[in-house]
Amino acid sequence: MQILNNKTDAQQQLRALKQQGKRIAFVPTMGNLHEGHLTLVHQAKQQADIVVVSIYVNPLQFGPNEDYSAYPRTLEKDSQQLTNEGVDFLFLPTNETIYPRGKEHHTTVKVIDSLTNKLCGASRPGHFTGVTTVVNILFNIIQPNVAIFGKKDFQQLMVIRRMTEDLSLPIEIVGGDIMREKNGLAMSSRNGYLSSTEKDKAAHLRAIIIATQKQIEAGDTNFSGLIRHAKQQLENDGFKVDYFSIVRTDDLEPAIKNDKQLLIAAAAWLGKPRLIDNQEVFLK
Ligand SMILES: Nc1ncnc2c1ncn2[C@@H]1O[C@H](COP(=O)(O)OP(=O)(O)OP(=O)(O)O)[C@@H](O)[C@H]1O
Ligand SMILES: CC(C)(CO)[C@@H](O)C(=O)[O-]
Ligand code: BAL
Repeated sequence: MQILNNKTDAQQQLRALKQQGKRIAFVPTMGNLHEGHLTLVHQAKQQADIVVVSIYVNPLQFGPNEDYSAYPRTLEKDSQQLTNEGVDFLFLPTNETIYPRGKEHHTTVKVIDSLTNKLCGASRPGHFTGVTTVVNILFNIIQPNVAIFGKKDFQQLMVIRRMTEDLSLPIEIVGGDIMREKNGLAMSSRNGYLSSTEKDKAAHLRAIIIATQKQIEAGDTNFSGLIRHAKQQLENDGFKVDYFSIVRTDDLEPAIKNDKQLLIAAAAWLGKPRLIDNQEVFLK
């Protein structure tokens, strides 16, 4: 695996490969890699000749009271895992490479409010603009044919799809399934903030989402009642709920009776970390 530290090097090497007709798949990450990231890498390998992974903890997408400084940085271990997976290139930009004039003085890319102000966007103002800005910069440096994003961050995947469509970026966006621990907890770098007791409890988030899914599949359309019940259960389990929502998969608006393609999405703090998870529900 070759490490790419700077923009010019990355652009030159990858452009040359594209000119030879190679198809490039790109997996952007913030590092502290787990099986969730590695399945995205497997998907990338199936989609292309060359796989590029980036590790960059993007300051622009963190709020002032979030964990930018504490975010786990485990480059050596990550690099070893990616080498074992047969990744071709690891791009490791610095803040100066991404935001040469400083992040406060950088052009931003913002996807419409109706997609970015709700769910995670409501409690993390500016977060998605930070994500779309950095993803755009990374896309312009790497110029991949295809990029893979996890469905764990379902709203992020939708926002990136919309950006790609609205800006006519010639990049295919692929969603990767959520990888889970044995107890159902969605894998996440931030799970490392949990104690082992909290890890057991954290699995309740998934269990409550699944219970809600079963109710909906059984014909319950009292969505506000289901949401109230789920929030109550989470609070009883010691979570501090940010949101628990049942929305439509196409526009993330609250679901109403007769909607067929739904997403149950939730975010809740358990001790230090804010955990997110979701489940798509397709009705006949
Ligand atoms: N459990 C998972 N299954 C599938 N994809 C995942 C999973 N966790 C993260 N991803 C995806 O990996 C990519 C990089 O995510 P990131 O590096 O932020 O990892 P993370 O574990 O989600 O970290 P965080 O704790 O910050 O949420 C994103 O596209 C994200 O959706
Ligand atoms: C897509 C991403 C790498 C942009 O910083 C980040 O939001 C993430 O890890 O999901
Ligand atoms: N996985 C999304 C990155 C973030 O929480 O900032």
